[in-house]
Amino acid sequence: METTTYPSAVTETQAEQALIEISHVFKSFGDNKVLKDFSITLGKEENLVVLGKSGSGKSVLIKCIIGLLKPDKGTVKVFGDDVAQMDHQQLDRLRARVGFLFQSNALYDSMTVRENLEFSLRRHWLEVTEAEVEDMVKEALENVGLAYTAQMMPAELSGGMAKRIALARTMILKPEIILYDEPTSGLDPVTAREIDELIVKLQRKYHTSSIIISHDMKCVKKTADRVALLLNGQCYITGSYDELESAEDNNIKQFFE
Ligand SMILES: Nc1ncnc2c1ncn2[C@@H]1O[C@H](COP(=O)(O)OP(=O)(O)OP(=O)(O)O)[C@@H](O)[C@H]1O
Repeated sequence: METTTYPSAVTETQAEQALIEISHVFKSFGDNKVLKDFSITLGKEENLVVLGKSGSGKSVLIKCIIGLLKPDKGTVKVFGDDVAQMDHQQLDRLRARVGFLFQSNALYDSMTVRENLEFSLRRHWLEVTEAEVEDMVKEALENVGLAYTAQMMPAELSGGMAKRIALARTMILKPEIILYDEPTSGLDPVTAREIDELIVKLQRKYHTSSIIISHDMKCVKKTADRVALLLNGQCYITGSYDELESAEDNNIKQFFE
């Protein structure tokens, strides 16, 4: 199947400076062929949303990007390097440059908010001094408007607060790319819109690029420079939100109804 590409909000220069290049990736689990010749690129400072039905392979795709899964065929290049060829050290370095915001937030319950942020920092930045840690934790918490929560435990946070703290923990490493797995799922509509705003605000402030997996069309509309539709294991189409929203093709329409 040919991938149709609408002109998008992303400039040619951005596309040329691809930070992630996924080329002809195949991935199966036994007889379950999940990705079947999937290709896409992520440009510099681009927010790319991947839309797809439940079980279509969005998480598998994200795992291939951070080296948790290896494609059976095809390549995933991040910053120009093939992830499947990386050793443990290289993968560790990659994961400091590519932040991942888990759907579950994955905060450590037994640590305070501050300790959660410090842990992430010290794991990747071994040379960092106490004073630098202090400044970075402060900046990260201020970025998400939650400086006052430093001594709180994750159990004391609301769902929206926990999501912000998880985002602060991801951002503290100043990743060049952030992968968001359903960033607004389980949140009330008002909080979900606040998270959308925060994603866009932090992306502009730190010039990050993102791949966002989401079913929440308000989140998609707010955050996406470009939307890619994962269908039958392939990138069925890419385009801006408005282009896809006005498409007549039923495969696309079903996501916008
Ligand atoms: N480690 C694994 N072993 C076997 N099958 C797997 C594995 N990981 C994923 N799959 C299968 O791959 C398919 C795609 O799963 P994936 O989690 O990527 O879907 P998804 O698009 O992220 O769905 P959702 O929106 O529900 O999270 C599913 O059929 C799933 O069962």
